[in-house]
Amino acid sequence: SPGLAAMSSATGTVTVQQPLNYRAGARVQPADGGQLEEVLEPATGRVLCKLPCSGEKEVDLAVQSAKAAFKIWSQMSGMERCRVMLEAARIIREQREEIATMETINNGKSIFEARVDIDISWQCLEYYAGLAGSLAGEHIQLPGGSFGYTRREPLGVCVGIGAWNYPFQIACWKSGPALACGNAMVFKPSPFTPISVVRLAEIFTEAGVPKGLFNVVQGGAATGQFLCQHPDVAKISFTGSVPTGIKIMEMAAKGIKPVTLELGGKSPLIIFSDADLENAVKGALMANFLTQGEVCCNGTRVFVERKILDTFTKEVVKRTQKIKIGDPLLEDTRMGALINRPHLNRVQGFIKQAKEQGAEVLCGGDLYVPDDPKLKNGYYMRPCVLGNCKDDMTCVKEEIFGPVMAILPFDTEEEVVERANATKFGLAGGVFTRDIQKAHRVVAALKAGMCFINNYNVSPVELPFGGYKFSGRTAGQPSSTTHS
Ligand SMILES: NC(=O)c1ccc[n+]([C@@H]2O[C@H](COP(=O)([O-])OP(=O)(O)OC[C@H]3O[C@@H](n4cnc5c(N)ncnc54)[C@H](O)[C@@H]3O)[C@@H](O)[C@H]2O)c1
Ligand SMILES: C[N+](C)(C)CCCC=O
Repeated sequence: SPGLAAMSSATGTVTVQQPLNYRAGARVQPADGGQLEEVLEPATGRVLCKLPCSGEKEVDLAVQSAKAAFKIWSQMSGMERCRVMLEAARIIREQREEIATMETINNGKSIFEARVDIDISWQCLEYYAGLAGSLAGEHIQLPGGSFGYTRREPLGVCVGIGAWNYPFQIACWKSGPALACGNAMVFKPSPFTPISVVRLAEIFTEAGVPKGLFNVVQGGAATGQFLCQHPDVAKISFTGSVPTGIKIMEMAAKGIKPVTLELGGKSPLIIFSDADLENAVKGALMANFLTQGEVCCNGTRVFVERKILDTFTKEVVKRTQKIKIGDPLLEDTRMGALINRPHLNRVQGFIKQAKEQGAEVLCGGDLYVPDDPKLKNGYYMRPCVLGNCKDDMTCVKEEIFGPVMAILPFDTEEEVVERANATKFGLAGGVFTRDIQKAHRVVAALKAGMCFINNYNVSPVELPFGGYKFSGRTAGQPSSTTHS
């Protein structure tokens, strides 16, 4: 598409012309609304386009479009759905570079990472396509030769609401399982990152889903509320912050709608003194600085056994200072720009408060101004490591959602497990040790949805992804652990 071709350009050159709503198999301008949001390129601070936010009428048109397509899609066999979804996965794979470029331009993360995001996206569609053909009910034998049976029935129109840190991937994580089970979807991305998900909608149409099966409405809180409150919506799947998650759950409760919440975190990463130090340092960087630290499951409370505190800290600081910051479309960039100025200011505010509360900035935390003149108005900062942290400091208790690691010493296993769990969140956790029994014992004791042993942020699509407590676990969902 012409929009996509324009996206294959360099940082600082793109503008988006095409409509970003998608309904009944085509890009459309919203039927109502009208409030305009500026969509930015974080790397330069340029305006990519002005986004019209959808009102109640447009939301209703999208839901009606999904309802009509649901009638066709829900009658198809699982194998038929599987074929279409595999074709969508194939097209994403084929267009990986263009989609990753689009994601980098709109989100600010490095192209190196965006490519991985797109790979996880097509893998997600492939995985759920594979399940579609084997979804089956049960046959139950009753007395006297009678029998009963259960059917797996799709819910209908599902709503997906996404955050801005993994725009394309979140849309695939939500649409993959929904479509495989025979549902239709209306998706609303974050108004900060509205661009790539429309490409996903086009790809679904190209792959052969009925027109209207996957629709996109654009806007912020008001548009999201219209969606959640719509009487024809059967389920809501939300990724975002805890405060918004609470509002979504309240709206879902009023409509007796099932809801899935993927919320924030402040996850512990525990480094025992017997860990492979080189691997543990690498793990701590992976756990804190991907996507400029704007990752829900990051291990931002790094508990280090006191015996190795100095050696570990020195090495982490040295490696953090070497992270290459800059134009996210350059091959060797490893940290791009944060999503926008208010968020960058918020992250800096946490660092200022950390210092006031007694933490020590061991490196970074200041604004970064790249030499390239076109990047001067981008939202860059140097990744930060905080020492001298205490459990009751704000920087240790609250999700910062930026490149800020807090280091906390500990002495015993019992103590660190208790401190790791002393949080309102429970999204993820990690352990680095050479003692395999200790590793499994500790991750079993962590109240967290996903645990990592001797690695971090490795989340293959085959494993469940979700949290405990305020991180928003879906009822009945098992926890997962990856190990290397
Ligand atoms: N657990 C996960 O899988 C996961 C993944 C990514 C991000 N997150 C979390 O997301 C947060 C950052 O994302 P964010 O700043 O976009 O979150 P946010 O809660 O501000 O917004 C998320 C989405 O909700 C919409 N929204 C806002 N108010 C709404 C309302 N009242 N009704 C309906 N929709 C509404 C927004 O427009 C956006 O699309 C962090 O807390 C992060 O941890 C979690
Ligand atoms: C596990 N990943 C791939 C890092 C994605 C996490 C999404 C949360 O913000």
